[in-house]
Amino acid sequence: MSAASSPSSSSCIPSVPRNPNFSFLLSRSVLPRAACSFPSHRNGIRCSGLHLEASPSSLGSSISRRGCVVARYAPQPLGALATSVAPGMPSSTVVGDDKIGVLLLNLGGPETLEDVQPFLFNLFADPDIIRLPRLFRFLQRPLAQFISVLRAPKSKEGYASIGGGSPLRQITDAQAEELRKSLWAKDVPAKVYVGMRYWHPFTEEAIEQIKRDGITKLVVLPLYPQFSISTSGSSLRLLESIFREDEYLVNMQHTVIPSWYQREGYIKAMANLIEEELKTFDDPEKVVIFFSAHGVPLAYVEEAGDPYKAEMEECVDLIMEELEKRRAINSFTLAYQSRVGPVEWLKPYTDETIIDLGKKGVKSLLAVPISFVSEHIETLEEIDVEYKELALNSGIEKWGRVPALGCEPTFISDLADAVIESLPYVGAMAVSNLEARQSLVPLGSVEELLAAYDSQRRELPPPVTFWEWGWTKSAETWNGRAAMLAVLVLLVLEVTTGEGFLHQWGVLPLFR
Ligand SMILES: C=CC1=C(C)c2cc3[nH]c(cc4nc(cc5[nH]c(cc1n2)c(C)c5CCC(=O)O)C(CCC(=O)O)=C4C)c(C)c3C=C
Ligand SMILES: [Fe+2]
Repeated sequence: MSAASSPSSSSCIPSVPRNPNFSFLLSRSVLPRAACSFPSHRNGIRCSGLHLEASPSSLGSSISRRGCVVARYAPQPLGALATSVAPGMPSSTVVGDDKIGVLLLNLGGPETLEDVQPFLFNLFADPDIIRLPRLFRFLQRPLAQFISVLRAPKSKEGYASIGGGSPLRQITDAQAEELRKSLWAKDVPAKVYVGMRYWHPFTEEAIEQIKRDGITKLVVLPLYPQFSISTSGSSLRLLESIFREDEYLVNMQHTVIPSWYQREGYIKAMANLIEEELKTFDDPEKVVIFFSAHGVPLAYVEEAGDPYKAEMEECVDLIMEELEKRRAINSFTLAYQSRVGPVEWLKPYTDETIIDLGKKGVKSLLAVPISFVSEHIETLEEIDVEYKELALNSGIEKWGRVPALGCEPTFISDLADAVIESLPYVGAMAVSNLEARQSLVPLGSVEELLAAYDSQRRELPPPVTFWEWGWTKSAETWNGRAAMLAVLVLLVLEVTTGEGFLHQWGVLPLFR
């Protein structure tokens, strides 16, 4: 069951009052980092090394095929709400009168072309997407308005080309229903809710439904296999702020499954889809498997400690190992797509890698979207249209694309298992003892984990810019930065004086 949509078509998420005392605790994302980072560029040569396959529900660390210790973690409770027990000691299993709920967290997408600008506003108003310097934080919403208005025409074109809106809500609702059925089939009578970060049904709407239904134990499951500050982190941070303000929720036990890319069922489901698609090629063994992940600005990983890149690389390794077991020994590569703005994002970039592979004489390429489990604009437009065209123009002769997981049965069943495995930990994982925390990576409350890697809330270069011009990358970067500074000054003047070009265009005031 997904949360009912709000009748309002308002352009921003319902505001959640914030307690300034919690600003530190609300900072940043939730996750443990891999204890070592992998080489950033994959050249398609199969890698070897130590590997200890992680059991899906294992706690603690394990050794990856590259011989690195990679953090493994158990589901986490949102800190403020958790009870303190000894590490690794689950509370009693969930029985009796408990009403179990599962909250699926996802990004959300505009359902019509009219939704595009307000959807973009919500996205850019998120401090986990654009982190402004402290001094300028009050400009977050005007800036979001400004960027969303400027970006909307380009985005609308994209959404128009895939049928006039994002399929994300429909697919996520279908996943929620299949997950519910799978849980019931496994004797766990749970209700499943959908809470989106930037569009309907908003997380706040899902929470209202959870309260109306009297849920007593909640499993929070972001639908992103790998953790990033900009996705699961942002959704969990919002959730934590909602929980803190609500008496009912403060007393509701819950746990969080922060990422699940290493789960056997997920890995097998991905391998199934790749295997199927390889069969459509004349010479399957000659196909280069091209994993394309959504990018994040490099600073998220290098400065804020986002575990996204390490998790992504580990995930690709696990999928390739599974394929190897099935005797598919293809070359593979991982690249990052969908960058926005002038700052550096995770490399290698998908477009540049496609061109390189073409130059190296690769003739068959199979694209695998890896960071998201539903079809969306970046699979249906960016991969299927733009990258396919680029590949064919770069000398690739045969192009294929693996579908997103959607409601693939192995995958859904594995999500249900993940939920069931997490139930004993509902409300049972807050550990304040540092030593204990180190033994089982990463026990501890959300705020402890947040503090562990992003306590200083470093300012990050904004990942988006308003426009780009110039002849070189560096010129574009500096033009972008200068433009941003200029616009910030203008915005400050506009907001303080109530006059200026945005008022003339009707962009401001924002809150009519
Ligand atoms: C794991 C997936 C994703 C990460 C990481 C991510 C980071 C990220 N995204 C933007 C900017 C935009 N994202 C947009 C759409 C969009 N993003 C994801 C996933 C991740 N984003 C999805 C699934 C979608 C599509 C939703 C849908 O409508 O189906 C958009 C809007 C589309 C566009 O105009 O291109 C923007 C903008 C940033 C800046 C960022 C990291 C900081
Ligand atoms: Fe995105």
